[in-house]
This record gives sequence, structure tokens and C-alpha cells, in this order.
Amino acid sequence: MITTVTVNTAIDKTYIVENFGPGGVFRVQRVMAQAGGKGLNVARVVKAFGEEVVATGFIGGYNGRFIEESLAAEGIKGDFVHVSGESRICLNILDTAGKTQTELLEPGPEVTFEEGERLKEKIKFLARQSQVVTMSGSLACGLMPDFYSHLIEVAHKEGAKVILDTSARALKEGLKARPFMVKPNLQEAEALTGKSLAEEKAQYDFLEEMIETGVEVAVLSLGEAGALIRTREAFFKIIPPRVVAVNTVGCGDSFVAGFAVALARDDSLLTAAKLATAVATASATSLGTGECKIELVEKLMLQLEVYDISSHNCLYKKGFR
Ligand SMILES: Nc1ncnc2c1ncn2[C@@H]1O[C@H](COP(=O)(O)OP(=O)(O)OP(=O)(O)O)[C@@H](O)[C@H]1O
Ligand SMILES: O=P(O)(O)OC[C@@]1(O)O[C@H](CO)[C@@H](O)[C@@H]1O
Repeated sequence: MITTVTVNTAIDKTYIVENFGPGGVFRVQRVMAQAGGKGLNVARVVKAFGEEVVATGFIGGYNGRFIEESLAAEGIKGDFVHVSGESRICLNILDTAGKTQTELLEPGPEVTFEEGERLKEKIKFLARQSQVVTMSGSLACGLMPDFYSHLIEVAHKEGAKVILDTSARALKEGLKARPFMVKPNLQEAEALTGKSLAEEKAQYDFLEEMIETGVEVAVLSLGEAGALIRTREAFFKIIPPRVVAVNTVGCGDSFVAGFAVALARDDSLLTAAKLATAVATASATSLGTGECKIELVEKLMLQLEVYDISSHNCLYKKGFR
């Protein structure tokens, strides 16, 4: 089983607005609303692969009720801690004409110490039954920056592997508990180190630093350029084929989901890295956040460029096999 933790759940609203920009009045052409926050996107993709998944985290108010009902309608099992505050709304404004994407993310509800303790108990129970626990996204207000560290320790004690996908101080503090895997994107990694990671050499050094902190798998995701995946023994770069990207919000979550599925199936590191990249790339081509068409994933798996960086070998390249 895979457990996904979303500390700051959300209703993800997508607005399609032509020629959007600051300081005007705009008519929204199309509205979509779905249960969101990174971990719920992970759960959606895991479910598409037919793996058993339980989504947990904090949920509250009218928005919380919408989130729980939509998850149930999608057939995703939820086991949440109910809080007194209101779950947030995250807005993604897609301008199909100007080809821009603007995100407005609410901070989320205030969570008390007692509510935090209840989530730890819940994770203890779920991690006992899980091979993998994913922990994704920002922390809700009121929680200390080291909250993920405590959750990771609880999951580790129950024998689960933890994938941590967060940013800023929550990532810095979370690393101290040595999660099995971390997956910052370029911006998050630069914020963590305070350095530019534009150069390949700097990216390689960053991953080495991550491994030195004690994580087993360090991933740096690079948007359309793919991802670097490093362990103590192996180092791969996976580049996806060019696709027409429609909505890239949630691509990182799809990456985490693909990796979690492969881990739960005991696949090799290379298979996990390829599956994660193919799933994430497929998700960029869909309007819905974390939508994933398995047939497209299978097709993309055959079109990935795979480099073994540690031996300077190109394993697969388009038109090479
Ligand atoms: N424009 C794109 N075209 C093809 N694949 C993409 C594109 N954007 C993202 N991806 C795929 O998604 C993966 C993760 O993307 P990215 O580095 O943008 O993650 P992220 O910033 O964490 O995403 P999120 O929006 O979920 O926070 C990439 O490694 C790649 O496989
Ligand atoms: O504020 P966080 O938790 O960092 O990110 C929230 C969020 O932007 O991430 C997902 C995309 O990855 C969206 O579904 C969601 O709204």
C-alpha cells in the first residue's frame, strides 16, 4: 500500500482566461475544481496505476467537505484528521492565448499542536501497512518547520520508505530525518542552497550534497529537461521527448507517484526513474492536475533518453535502439 500525506490540502481551481494579466477585469471561460494539494495529486496517479492508496492529511470546513466528497467520487480512499479551520483554495489561471500559467496559493488553515499530534498517530497506523509514504507540499500555518521530520521518524519506525517533496524551511528541516528520497525542482534546490544551479556541474554537486545528508535517492527535477536521479552507487539523467504541454501544475506530483508505484513494486532504480519521468511528462499534456493516461505513459517510456552519468554512457537515445 502507498500512503500519501498532504498537510495543506486544497481545492485546486483551474480558470481558463484568455489574455490574462495584472490589473484588469477578465471573464473566465472555463472553471474546473478538484481535490488537490500535492499529496492528493499523487494519490490520484497512484490509483490510476491500480495500486492500493490511502490519502491522509488535514482537512477542514466547507472546502474540506468538497475535497472529501470529490475524492470519494474518484474512488480514492481518504483517512484525514479534521481540523477546525477551513481548507484552502489554490488557483491556477491558464491563459491559453498568451500561453502563461499563474498560480495563487492560499496559506491554508491554522493547525493546532493537538491536531498535529493526531496526524502523527494516523501516520503511525497507516505507515505500518505501507511500503511507501509520500509527504508533499507546504506546511499548514501553526506548524513548526520541523513538522515533516517528526512525521518521517514515525513512518520510518513503522518500516515505510518516505518520499519528501517540499520546499524552503520544511525541506531543510525535513532532510534532518533522512527521508528515503527527496525531489526538489530547480527553483526549490536553488532556494535551499542559496546558489545558482544553472550549470550542470552545480546540479551534480547539489545531488552529491543531498546524498551526504543521508537520503538514499536524490532527484532534481528540471521541467521539460527531465530529471537527474542519484544514489551512492548510480547516477542517471532522463530526458523526456518534446510534448505539447497544456498544464504543468502537478507534474512534480506525478513524478513522485510514478516513483512510489515503482518502489512499492520493488522495481529497479532505473525503472523507477523512467516510470516517474514518463508519468510526469504524460501529466503535462492533460488539462486536469495529476491526470494520467496509462497508454500514453507506456508510449513515452519507449521515447525517453536515458544517460548513465556515472559511466558517461548513453543507454537509450531516440533512434538509437
Ligand atoms: N513542459 C514539460 N514537458 C515535458 N515534461 C515536463 C514538462 N514540465 C514538466 N515535465 C515533467 O515533469 C517532471 C517534473 O517537472 P518539474 O521539474 O516542473 O516539477 P515541479 O516543479 O515539482 O512540478 P509541480 O508543478 O508539480 O510543482 C519533469 O521531470 C518532467 O518529466
Ligand atoms: O502550497 P503547496 O502545498 O506547496 O502547493 C500546492 C499546489 O500548488 O501544488 C499542487 C501542484 O503541485 C497543486 O495541486 C496545489 O495547489
